[in-house]
Amino acid sequence: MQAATITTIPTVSAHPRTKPPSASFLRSSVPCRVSFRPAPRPNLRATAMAATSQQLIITRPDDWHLHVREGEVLEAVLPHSARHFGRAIIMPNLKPPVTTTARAVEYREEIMKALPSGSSFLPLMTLYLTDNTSPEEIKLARESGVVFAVKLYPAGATTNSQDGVTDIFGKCFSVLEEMVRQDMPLLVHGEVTDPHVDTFDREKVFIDRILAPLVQKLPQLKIVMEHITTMDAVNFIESCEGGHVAATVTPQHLLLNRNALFQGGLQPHNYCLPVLKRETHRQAIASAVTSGSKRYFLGTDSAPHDKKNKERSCGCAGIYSAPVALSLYAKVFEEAGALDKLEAFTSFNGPDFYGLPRNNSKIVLRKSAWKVPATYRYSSGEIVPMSTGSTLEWLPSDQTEE
Ligand SMILES: NC(=O)N[C@@H](CC(=O)O)C(=O)O
Repeated sequence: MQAATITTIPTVSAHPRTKPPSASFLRSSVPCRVSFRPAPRPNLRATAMAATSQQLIITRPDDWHLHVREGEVLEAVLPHSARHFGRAIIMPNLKPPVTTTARAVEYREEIMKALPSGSSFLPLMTLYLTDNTSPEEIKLARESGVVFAVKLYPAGATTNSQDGVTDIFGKCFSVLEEMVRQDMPLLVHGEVTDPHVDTFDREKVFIDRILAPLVQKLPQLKIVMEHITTMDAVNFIESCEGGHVAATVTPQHLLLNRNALFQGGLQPHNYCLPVLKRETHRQAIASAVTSGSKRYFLGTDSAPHDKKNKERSCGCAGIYSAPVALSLYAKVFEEAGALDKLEAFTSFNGPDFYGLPRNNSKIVLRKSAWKVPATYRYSSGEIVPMSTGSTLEWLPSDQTEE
């Protein structure tokens, strides 16, 4: 059934940062629709708390930065992403990492097998760049038709990055040149690992030392700066001309600042890399993303770790956001008075940058409170999601509407 295109929306939040809907939204020139009619029962495994009749119908989103791991964790987390997203760029930082096309093809098969029956979710595979990756491997990756990008982890920057790159200009330049020829995007974990650089400055220093020179040397290389965390990153992305440089943004870097790491005690479930930054940076990222710029798109960096590995001494970095990400992104856009720009961020800018078609199906986000489970259990443990135990609005439904 076709939902009516509505030319006004009700007040959807009493949050002090809420602005009235923008004039362009009132002209309803964008395909994102808000409608008013009785909401059917949500089929997400969540507790519906209060149904209202407001809903958003948007083109099915993709996740342009996702960790799904392997084995039983893969089986536990994949359905959460497959329920909401059409496709996802799958991160290659396994143990051992996915460094070859042959391994990426195998890993893709494992993911396809773990999908719930009937799911049309598509994993878009990536290669893990090392000092030893060859230009030939990039050709193989392109020919495979299943590898869509190459991931740069500076060695030692984050989870399972010990095999990453030690000298991008010295050791990887011929590979990067081949990537330009193959139109293969480079996905960048943008942090230096120099122990003399303050943890909170690692992104800015990476931009100055690596990213800006890289863009100068290879202006035709498509680059996605992943999970940006600073206004320095926003300024850099805005400064790049030619449409070859873009950024993904996570829900945590849009909603949390570094206080969230210490509120009421150490909060390991808010620890990810790059680490959360101060409030001014969060605000800069939120304004950039909700401005409607095409340079930013959805990448959750949903990174599941077992609860016991997050809560031990020397707990690991990574926030599990797959089940809550869409609700949280909608909250960010709603609070900015920019719900009309949500769909481009979630569903258009990513495929347009990668040169892939946009999804055909739709997803419904209902303005309906739902309680995030405290943990998601699986056979040998449990995973604590972002916003654990809290109540969120904008309940996504996998029901599609045409
Ligand atoms: N984001 C994280 O803190 N962790 C990610 C790796 C990464 O993307 O940096 C992980 O794989 O756990």
